[in-house]
Amino acid sequence: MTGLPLDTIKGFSDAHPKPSELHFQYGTAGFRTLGNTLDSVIFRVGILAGLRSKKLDGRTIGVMVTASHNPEQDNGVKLVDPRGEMLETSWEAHATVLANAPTTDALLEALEVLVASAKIDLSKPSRVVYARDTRPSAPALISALEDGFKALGVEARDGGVTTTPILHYLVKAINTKGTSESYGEDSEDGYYTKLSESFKKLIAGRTKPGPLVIDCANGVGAHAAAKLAAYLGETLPLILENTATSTPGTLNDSCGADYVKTLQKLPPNLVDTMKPGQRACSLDGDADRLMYYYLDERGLFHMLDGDKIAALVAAFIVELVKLAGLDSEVKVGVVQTAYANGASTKYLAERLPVKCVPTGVKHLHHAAEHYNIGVYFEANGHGTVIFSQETQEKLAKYEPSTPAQSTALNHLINLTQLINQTVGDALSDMLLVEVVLAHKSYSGVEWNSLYADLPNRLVKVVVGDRNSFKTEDAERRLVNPPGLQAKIDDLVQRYEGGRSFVRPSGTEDVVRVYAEAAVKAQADELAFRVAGLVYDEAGGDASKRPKEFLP
Ligand SMILES: CC(=O)N[C@H]1[C@@H](OP(=O)(O)O)O[C@H](CO)[C@@H](O)[C@@H]1O
Ligand SMILES: [Mg+2]
Repeated sequence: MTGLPLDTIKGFSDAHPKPSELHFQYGTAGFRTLGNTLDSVIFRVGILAGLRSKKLDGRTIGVMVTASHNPEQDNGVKLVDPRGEMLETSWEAHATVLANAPTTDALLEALEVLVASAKIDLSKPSRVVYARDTRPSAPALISALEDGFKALGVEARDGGVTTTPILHYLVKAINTKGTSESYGEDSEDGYYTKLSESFKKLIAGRTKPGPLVIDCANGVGAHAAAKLAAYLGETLPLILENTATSTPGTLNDSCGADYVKTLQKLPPNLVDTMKPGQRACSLDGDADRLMYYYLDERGLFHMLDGDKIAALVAAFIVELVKLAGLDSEVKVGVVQTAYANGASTKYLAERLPVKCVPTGVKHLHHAAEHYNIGVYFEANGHGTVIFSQETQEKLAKYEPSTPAQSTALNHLINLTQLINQTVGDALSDMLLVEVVLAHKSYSGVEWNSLYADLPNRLVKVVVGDRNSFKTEDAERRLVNPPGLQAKIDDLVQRYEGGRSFVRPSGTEDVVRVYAEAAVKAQADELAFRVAGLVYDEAGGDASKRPKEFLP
């Protein structure tokens, strides 16, 4: 016996039975599936978050209920560790085990095993802060979560309806309160004040930017952007679009960052609002991804994705470090995944170290921690910049020898405040982009011309068992099924500027095929040919082979 309040947990658990036919998995995005199937999972996550806090001596853990850019009927839940980072990997497996215990008794047994094996001292306090996005399924799920807290006796703080990055901010702010590493006031007001004050300092004396259109994906970003606009006042005029957060069926529907990135076009309802030269951006459903775009003089759409943001921001930071006279001491590096456009990798690698890691924020974040200043972005617009603690201390102590060095140093210090270093944050990243554009006097045109994207195509293939696909070299090469990589290599070398890779998705039951080539039609052709190879290898029913998958 471990001392768990078994009777209390049992009482609550019986009200949150696990659907017998379903299997749940804590993946790269936490648990994520249809919202109306998640009641038992979320209840159990409430208990798990409490145990994680006890394990970490009562430090506050975050729980975010969201399904990000997924359709409105989906929902999900993610845990946030005390420094505002994703849950430690070894606990992902504990989450999966608890979520799949078939009965209350099996759950109690799994909890006892976890407490014993992870050596959790149940006498420690447990503290959790939780929040949710605007999905209609959220209130019911939140009450299941709160039952989990009650079952274990967790001290829980309700962060309300807010963005994922604000929840990460709160977790870190709570855990660093009163220390030398204080991350800011542990409130939404503290977050908006920190961002807006540092933004105002960074753009002081620059030409005032024209208004920026924000497509809020009809999600929680609409609330957050409206609040931010009030803190920013005249410094950055924001025009908010897609803010219908209480109209059923609108969330992420024909709008938002994922729509723009996937279809590489304007959300239809912005077509009439956007004028030539207008700069705009899209958030996703929980405001942790950002896509920029603009219309050129002829009214043509140009997308500025996560790779373009990384290029803009990394080059700017490298320049500031140099101007501050710190280039021999502070090393800046970039982390990308295989989905980064080849042209962005080339542009960045000519200027600073670039590392490629497997898909998923935790891989990017951890790799970025190896640099003094690590810039990471996924092509889909999720990313941030992290300054090591040592670097932040160095910046605070450094004595510049010229006024120019002093100015650059102050900009760097203000950037450490502007950037939400815990996780990708669409609003913080948006302000960061605006700062760089203001400093460089860039419009979308100059930014876009840093490099020209290689045409590319992403295709999904439904296969019998995606787990039979195994990769190496940061997911850029297949080791299983045997022989398939050699066939892909053979195809790729027939295309000018060709690059293609295949990997199983971590969030959907599909295999993804990515291809690039010098010309768009060739990128499409290469993607569909590789998809055809994948289908023939593992797809099953030949009559269902999609016809666009070329032979
Ligand atoms: C090609 C692509 O965009 N993949 C996304 C997607 O992962 P998959 O493992 O490819 O399903 O969702 C992840 C979580 O949001 C995100 O980190 C990642 O970039
Ligand atoms: Mg998201």
